[in-house]
Amino acid sequence: MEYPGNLFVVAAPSGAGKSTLVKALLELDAKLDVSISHTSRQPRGQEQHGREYWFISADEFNGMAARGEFFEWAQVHGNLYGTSRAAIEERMAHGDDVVLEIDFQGALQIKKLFPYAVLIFILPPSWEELMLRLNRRGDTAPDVIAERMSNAREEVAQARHFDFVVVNAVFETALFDLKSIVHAQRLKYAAQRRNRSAVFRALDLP
Ligand SMILES: Nc1nc2c(ncn2[C@@H]2O[C@H](COP(=O)(O)OP(=O)(O)O)[C@@H](O)[C@H]2O)c(=O)[nH]1
Ligand SMILES: Nc1ncnc2c1ncn2[C@@H]1O[C@H](COP(=O)(O)OP(=O)(O)O)[C@@H](O)[C@H]1O
Repeated sequence: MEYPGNLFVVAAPSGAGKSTLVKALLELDAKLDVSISHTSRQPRGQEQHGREYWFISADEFNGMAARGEFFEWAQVHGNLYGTSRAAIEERMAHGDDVVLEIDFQGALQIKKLFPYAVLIFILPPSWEELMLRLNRRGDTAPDVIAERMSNAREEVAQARHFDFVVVNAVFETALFDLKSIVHAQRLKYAAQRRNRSAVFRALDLP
């Protein structure tokens, strides 16, 4: 499938800082929009239905999956998560750039459907720091943290299938790296189309 916009996929082990980085990236980049996934997990902390996720029951989720309403879906840490066609199809058809914050299984499914998607893996600087961040976030129970830390080993091993790896040690540096990847992809895409006005738009030139 091919749409005129760019598609960025960001994955990371839980607690690496993916949501915080993507939120900061969106604030800096008016041309980028994040996809809101559906999940069967319960809302956490300050999360709101329709803002962080569409929170639905496992039955509703399975119904949507059976009707083919997802581009991709996966079971992660015991819950179901998926990117609905409705969430991104219209925006991509308009040529807008979209970022998906999903796990590695979903990222690999998206790459099969959209080979031009740019896959970015966020790494924590160390296992110790990952554990500290999960604890510091303060909204995740100890048994859930333990499960996420044990799944993190398998997830990090998948980084080799991604186009880019960003280490989130110093936040501002990681954010700059992400911005650079988005910027470079826009220039590459514009150059491929040999489209002068697209190159100027990517450079933010008048
Ligand atoms: N495949 C897939 N994974 C998703 C989707 N939405 C979120 N995830 C992933 O599910 C995992 C758990 O997310 P979440 O429950 O928000 O916990 P967090 O990673 O600790 O913030 C993360 O790896 C997310 O990237 C989706 O639509 N599809
Ligand atoms: N570079 C960083 N240095 C220190 N703390 C960070 C950094 N990046 C993110 N954090 C913090 O780590 C915690 C986990 O970040 P979050 O974005 O929720 O992770 P994820 O979405 O990958 O599960 C949050 O409390 C966040 O503020």
